[in-house]
Amino acid sequence: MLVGMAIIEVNGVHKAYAGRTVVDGVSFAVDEGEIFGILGPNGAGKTTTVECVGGLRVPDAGTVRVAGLDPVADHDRVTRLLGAQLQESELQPKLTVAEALELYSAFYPDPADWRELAERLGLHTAYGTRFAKLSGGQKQRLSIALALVGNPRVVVLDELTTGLDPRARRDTWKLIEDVRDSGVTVLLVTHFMEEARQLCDRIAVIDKGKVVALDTPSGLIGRADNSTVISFTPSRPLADSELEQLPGAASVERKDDRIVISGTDETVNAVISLLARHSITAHRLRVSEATLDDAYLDLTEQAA
Ligand SMILES: Nc1ncnc2c1ncn2[C@@H]1O[C@H](COP(=O)(O)OP(=O)(O)OP(=O)(O)O)[C@@H](O)[C@H]1O
Repeated sequence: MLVGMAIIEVNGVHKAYAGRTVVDGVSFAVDEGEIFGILGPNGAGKTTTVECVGGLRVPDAGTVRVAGLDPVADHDRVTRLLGAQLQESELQPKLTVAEALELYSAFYPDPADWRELAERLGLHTAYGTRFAKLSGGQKQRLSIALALVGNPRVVVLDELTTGLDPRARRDTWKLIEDVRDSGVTVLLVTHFMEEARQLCDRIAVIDKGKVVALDTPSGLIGRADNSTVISFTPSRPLADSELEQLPGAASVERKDDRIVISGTDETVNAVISLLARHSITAHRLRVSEATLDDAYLDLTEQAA
């Protein structure tokens, strides 16, 4: 293992509420400069995990380090280098956008220029608007701005684009990529498969308090049992039995005159040589990759 690369280290973290375990031995390490995603079903323990990273919760067991510091014992120092998105309820309804940005930037020794940040986030037209009067998208963007205003080295974003329309979601993704490109490490909790695929360098899939997979988006897709789908219409009949024996073939289905095989890359090659051996032509041959959705369902089902 490369020492000194990880800016966030979570090691064997456990957390129970009223005797019920919600985080059950979670470990992962986030490298400096990456966008690291935490993906999982409702109630999987994602928020609790990132709250332990931010020092908002104390693990019952295990350790958390952010830039080598303990978020609980070194709370002040961690707060200065870690920006976290606020929950909506944490802002005063009467505070205006400009007041909130100015107030929060005053908490930090070396804050970002909040006007520049607000402009990048499209908030400059709402400086005088009170928090309570902001639209859902504006509130979301303000919470991102407040997470970034202290010039953090690490930013924790939980359900970043929930409630945003598709356009605002894409704009936010672009912003997060810019943030990462400026050298900030991003820890991102998300429900959206597309968001995870687009943004994350690596993803930890958490289910029932445990990490069930940790990989790049394409690594997760490739790991699913039936990551490749091959379909074609054969020029002459082919027996299912022959197809089912192919290496990696997980299932063979017929849809009218088409054959649909789920398998792996190896299955694709085997199908092609089988067809060649029998001098069968494949009409409209299609090979498609499973999606992150498929991989995710596969992984969380395996865990269950
Ligand atoms: N303060 C608390 N007291 C008691 N139970 C809690 C508390 N906070 C969270 N829980 C419970 O712990 C479990 C894990 O919650 P957590 O918010 O960490 O999951 P999550 O993966 O972020 O879920 P979601 O995607 O729904 O936000 C849930 O069943 C939740 O109801």
